[in-house]
Amino acid sequence: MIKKVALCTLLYSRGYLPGALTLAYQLQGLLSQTVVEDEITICLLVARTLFEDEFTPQEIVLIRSLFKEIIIIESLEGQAKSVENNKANLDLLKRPELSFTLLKARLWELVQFDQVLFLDADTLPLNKEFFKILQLYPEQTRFQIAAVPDIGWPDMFNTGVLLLIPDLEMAKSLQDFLVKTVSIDGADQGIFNQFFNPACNYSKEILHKISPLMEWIRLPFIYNVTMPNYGYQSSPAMSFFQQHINLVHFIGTFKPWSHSAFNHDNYYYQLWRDTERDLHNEHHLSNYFTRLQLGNLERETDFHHEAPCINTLLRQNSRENQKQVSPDETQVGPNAAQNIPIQEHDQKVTTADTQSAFKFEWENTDYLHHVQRAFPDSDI
Ligand SMILES: O=c1ccn([C@@H]2O[C@H](COP(=O)(O)OP(=O)(O)O[C@H]3O[C@H](CO)[C@@H](O)[C@H](O)[C@H]3O)[C@@H](O)[C@H]2O)c(=O)[nH]1
Ligand SMILES: [Mn+2]
Repeated sequence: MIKKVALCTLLYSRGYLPGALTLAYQLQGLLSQTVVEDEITICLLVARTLFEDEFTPQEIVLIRSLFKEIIIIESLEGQAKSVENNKANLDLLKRPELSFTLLKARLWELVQFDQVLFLDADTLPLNKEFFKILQLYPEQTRFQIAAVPDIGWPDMFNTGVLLLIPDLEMAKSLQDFLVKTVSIDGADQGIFNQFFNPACNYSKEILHKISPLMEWIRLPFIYNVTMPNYGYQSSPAMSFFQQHINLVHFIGTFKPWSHSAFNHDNYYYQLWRDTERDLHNEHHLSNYFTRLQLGNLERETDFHHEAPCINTLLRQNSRENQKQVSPDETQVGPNAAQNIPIQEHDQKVTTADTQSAFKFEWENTDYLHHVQRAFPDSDI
């Protein structure tokens, strides 16, 4: 039977946009080289406030060209309380920005798909063998989550690569659970382990009310090789298994797109940057986007001589113009069961002012015209 599979990532802050775009670009490329039995949809789960208030129309056009479905998500019920309860543990991790990863609990609401493969925005699948992950557990049930052991505590799983079966009852149980429970790490990884993984679950009677069948299916490490991990990378296992690694995951504060990552001359960081460069080149966007460094506005200071025009463009294209952009979207929120497609509107929102902001080779041309040429398949 052909399954409907969503390949999903999550975005709730613009700083991770380079990751999400590069991931989607890489997935598109790998899918084009392989025959996958399942019907695959590359999806972006994006927080409503981020999508509606922060992205420029240009960024939205780019997102739409790389993701087949944009699924706008609302905060979870009781989310503010969970974030507050989890604050102390998240402080231990020194990653306050991760509190909203709890939004991954919305993945179980995607019942229009038979299966969801979730990938963090900081992951990079490396080859078409990666898609074998979809065939590993054909009998997976809604009570099971498939994931790779976490290198920091291998009796727990890492939540950067997750295979799950969407189900509204499970979504509700998980969301109720996370409001009532303090997460081990203050974020999704802790709480998902507490929910699915018997090793973390000292109150089994609570979970057994949901189902005694709750289970973590342990996936091979080659589907989520986390780095940096110098201990492991320098180990003989790394060279032994290197040819078989199907996905790398850049955990921690320094991402391949962040400034300081430039100091990591690790092969995989370089590979990520090469992939991002290919994305820009293939879409004829390098002049504009390498300077903009999508989602990473602080880097504009690096391009002092050209940044001001980008700044102007961004300012001019910000809030009011974005209101005119209404992309294909499926809502996931309190009414997840009735997914409401929102009507598409004309997205030609450039104004005389915004055009004049371009100082590159496109000086006298219409930006969206370029983007349309760059993405002939996109239906802008
Ligand atoms: O400001 C942010 C931070 C995170 N994300 C999204 O959430 C994911 C998780 O954050 P990330 O920085 O990738 O976390 P990791 O460094 O990978 O940390 C670990 O711990 C996190 C919290 O439990 C888990 O979500 C991760 O899967 C796990 O690998 C990202 O990839 C993005 O998809 C955002 O959109 N904006
Ligand atoms: Mn991650």
